[in-house]
Amino acid sequence: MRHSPPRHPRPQEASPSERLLFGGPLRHDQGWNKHENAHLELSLWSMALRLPRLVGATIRLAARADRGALRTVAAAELGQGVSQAVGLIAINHVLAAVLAAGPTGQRLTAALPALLVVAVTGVVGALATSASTSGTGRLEPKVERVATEMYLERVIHVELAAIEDEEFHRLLDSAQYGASSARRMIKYCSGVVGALVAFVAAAGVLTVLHPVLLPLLALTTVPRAWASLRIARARYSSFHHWVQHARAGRLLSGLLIQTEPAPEVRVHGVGPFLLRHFRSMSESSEAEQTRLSREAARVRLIASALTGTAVLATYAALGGLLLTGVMRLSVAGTAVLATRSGSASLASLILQINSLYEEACYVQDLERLCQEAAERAIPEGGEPVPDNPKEIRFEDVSFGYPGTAARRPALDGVSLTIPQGKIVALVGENGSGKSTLVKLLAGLYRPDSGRILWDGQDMAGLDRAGVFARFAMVSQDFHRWPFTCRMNVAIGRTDHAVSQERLETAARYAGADEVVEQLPRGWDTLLARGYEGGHQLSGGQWQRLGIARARYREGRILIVDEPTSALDARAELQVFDQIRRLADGGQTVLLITHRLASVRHADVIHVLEHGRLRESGTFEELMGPSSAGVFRDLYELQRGQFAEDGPAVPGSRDPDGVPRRAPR
Ligand SMILES: Nc1ncnc2c1ncn2[C@@H]1O[C@H](COP(=O)(O)OP(=O)(O)OP(=O)(O)O)[C@@H](O)[C@H]1O
Repeated sequence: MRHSPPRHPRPQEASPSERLLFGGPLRHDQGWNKHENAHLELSLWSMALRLPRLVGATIRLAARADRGALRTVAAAELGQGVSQAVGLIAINHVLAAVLAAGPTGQRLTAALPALLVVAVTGVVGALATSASTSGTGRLEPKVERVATEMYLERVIHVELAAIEDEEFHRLLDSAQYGASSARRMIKYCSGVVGALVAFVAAAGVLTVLHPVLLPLLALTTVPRAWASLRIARARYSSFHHWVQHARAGRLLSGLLIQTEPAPEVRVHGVGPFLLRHFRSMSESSEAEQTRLSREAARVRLIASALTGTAVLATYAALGGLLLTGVMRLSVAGTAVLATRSGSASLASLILQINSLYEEACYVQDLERLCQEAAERAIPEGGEPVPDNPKEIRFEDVSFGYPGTAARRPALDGVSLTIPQGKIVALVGENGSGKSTLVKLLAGLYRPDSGRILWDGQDMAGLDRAGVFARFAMVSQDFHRWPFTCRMNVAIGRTDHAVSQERLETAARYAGADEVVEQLPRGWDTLLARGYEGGHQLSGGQWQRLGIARARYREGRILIVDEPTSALDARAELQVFDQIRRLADGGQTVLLITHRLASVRHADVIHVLEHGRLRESGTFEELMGPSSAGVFRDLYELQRGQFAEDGPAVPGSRDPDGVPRRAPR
């Protein structure tokens, strides 16, 4: 594969890397714009309206995280601002005393008390600064943790369909950023308090000196405020536009260092290829960064020119007041000081508010995510779930995955029964809808139409947590947790303390006891490569642990999706034997497998094709001449792979109904 990416793709187009690896541009803003016209929310007015609420939310978050630290920070910031204000007023007195008429010694003596106040406010200010630094340091990480927990708590309860939804993921991306923004908001909030008090003090002094000075001071900061806001809005907008692209870039760099793709990265030479595309994707982001910083530089230059003009106007006004004798020289000195101090604190205030505003945009995303997660949460409560239902019935159930339903539903008008304490096999070709059916059965998705009835009760009204509790599941893609061997099995039931006895039983059941024996630290072996003492298992060994996990859970209904695909022949026999015994013990087993010989002992076999139920019956019934022949054809095809006379030709039979075989 030699697709060398261009060096400087235009930022608004899909780069060749995006097109080749991801099928199109990863930079859409329609998604998040759909959420309440997010661009409009960026207007100064709407943000000004929202800012107090978001600041309030952050302060509540901080109070939840550490009330004591919050009090310390608030008191320290207030102390710092007040000491600055008092200091400024004291300096005014010092200047007035020093510039007054009379002998120098007398003037200095008169200035002494005010000088003392300046010194004391300096010390108080320094102490308050250090208290604020230590309090903020204590508070910030806690706020981030509480904010992170807040969204994680909600996300773990959303429907599976939400987790698979691309829009929800995009929101999740920016909301994750929101947790660290909440942390930074604490710093900016405390900065705003300090700067605000200092500004009020300077403004008060200026107003007393001459009323025209305050509007002039405000004029000097308007261009800076405009520039900061404009830059922040551009940055936030760009962040959303590029958020998926950034995730994809991280994905590429992650693939180069993870253990799973490592063999292919080397043998297939994927490494240099991915690295090239990583570079190309990064260059696209860098181009966007360059564009943003150029725009920021331009806006700042305009702002500086306007500020300079406003400062000139202020000093010209001061000069005018002096020349016309409206203001005395000593007062003009204080005015210069107060203007400088006021303009500095106003600049700092604007900077802090601007940073607050920028971070608040992400905290707002965090709030939006929490709201969306609450709307898409698995409903709580409902009718109690039958403990051991006599039968579960699918009644004309159809379901299509979001975004694909228009093309063809994954399940189309399926009606079938799962009787209690029986082995029910689901068979059919790849993509026929078997896994989808069990996910609907377990309550992971909800039917688009039709009903799933538990002893006649519609599952839609049942308590979903109760439904989940009835199932144990070992799916095709069961998760390989990067924890110890013990936890990989015991994670099947986390609401109880780990029981060693139950672990041993589950391991024996799945043939995982042999796996555990061979591990260097037995049950305590860490099953994660790349960590100290980490160990890797073979596919079949993992599968045994997966089956042991489902057994450890002891759900009333066991779903096993391709349980033996990675097992050797002996282990496969053992697992099917155990599954049979489970059903003898009253547990309902739902078995999905492509090994058709192993469904011989199932009580009922349902055959799916393109999302539709084609036939149902026992093995003998489905193999008999009166069946539709879908299962029989599949079975003969598979058996023929081992037979001497070659595989059966699907759909082709001789006049006696015996499948014809392809010549070897
Ligand atoms: N999460 C998903 N999002 C969108 N489409 C999906 C999703 N999972 C499955 N599908 C689609 O639904 C259809 C049925 O898939 P399903 O996994 O149920 O088939 P299956 O019979 O279990 O296949 P296999 O034997 O290969 O495991 C397929 O066309 C598949 O592409």
